[in-house]
Amino acid sequence: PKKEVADLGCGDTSLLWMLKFHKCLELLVGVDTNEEKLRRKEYKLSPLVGDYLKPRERTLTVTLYHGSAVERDSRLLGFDLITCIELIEHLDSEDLATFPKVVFGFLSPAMVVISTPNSEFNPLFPAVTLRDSDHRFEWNRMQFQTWALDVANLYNYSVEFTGVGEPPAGAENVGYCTQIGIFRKNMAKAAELCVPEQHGEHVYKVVFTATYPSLQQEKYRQYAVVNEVISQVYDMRRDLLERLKLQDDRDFADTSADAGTSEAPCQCFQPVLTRFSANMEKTPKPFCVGNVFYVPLERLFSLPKVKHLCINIEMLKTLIADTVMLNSDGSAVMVDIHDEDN
Ligand SMILES: C[S@@+](CC[C@H](N)C(=O)[O-])C[C@H]1O[C@@H](n2cnc3c(N)ncnc32)[C@H](O)[C@@H]1O
Ligand SMILES: [Mg+2]
Repeated sequence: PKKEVADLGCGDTSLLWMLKFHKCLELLVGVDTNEEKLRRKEYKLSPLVGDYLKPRERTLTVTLYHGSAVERDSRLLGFDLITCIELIEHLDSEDLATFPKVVFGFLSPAMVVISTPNSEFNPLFPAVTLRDSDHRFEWNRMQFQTWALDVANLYNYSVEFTGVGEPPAGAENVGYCTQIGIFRKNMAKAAELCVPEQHGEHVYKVVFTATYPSLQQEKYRQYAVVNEVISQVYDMRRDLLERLKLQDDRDFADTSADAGTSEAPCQCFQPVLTRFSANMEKTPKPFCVGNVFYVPLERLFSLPKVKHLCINIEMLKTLIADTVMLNSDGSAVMVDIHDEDN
């Protein structure tokens, strides 16, 4: 799975904001020459309450750099994906010549996505000049594809062309409003050419950085385990109490029908929790002694969510020991049978 993505010329960071919802990502980087633009919506990239309540599986770091796509910064080396959305047409000819050397030659990501206006679409707009006063050029499909194929050949990538913005009926021949090149590194050859990692070139300035909570961090893993254990224990206890109430009601009905023949209530209950898996059924069942309800750790560990968070029962015990009450040999969680508000 793709883990590290950098968006060059990220502007107000809306692409990064959308990408951060992808659970597989571990590092998201935005770079722009316009620092003010980077700062404008940085708050949207900070973790929210929900990110703490339901931490990600993998840690995600989001960093914004003030810098240029034609400067080399080793912190962006070897990413899985670099995107340049509506960037290249803002580069003057000198920067445009440097751009492939930096992005493909130096940073050398597994994949690059470049979008730029398709000038063939322009006659469909009311005013037929450049789309933005800062554009240095707008290419037709032939110009973009020629440039892209040259770059791909030079740096050992393959390239595929697509776009966004379908032309209206009758004008299909002009192609997409925005043309897109998707470059993929030829991995076999890249491995042969593999250069030792270059270090030390940190020319970009950090403008913003945030790390999202994740289950890889002990603290959040502990929260998640304790939450799951407590809610499961209370569910099991509720099931038991409901069964007891049913039993009571039945006993009461029996008693009134045929006074004196009902059995004495048992002291050790073995609730049948039908919604649990067969695996769980093999583990020791929750039980009650007096007013205390016990759930063996072995049973809790058989819950898929708990198993996913803990390597073994020892780890489960360590993570919950500070927060929940364990019996004397530490083999079961204990709660008061009637302590509803806890
Ligand atoms: C048309 S905007 C696109 C913004 C964003 N990618 C989007 O699609 O909404 C172009 C952006 O590229 C930035 N830019 C221009 N030259 C740059 C360079 N050499 N390096 C990095 N960013 C640059 C501009 O500041 C601007 O934010
Ligand atoms: Mg533009």
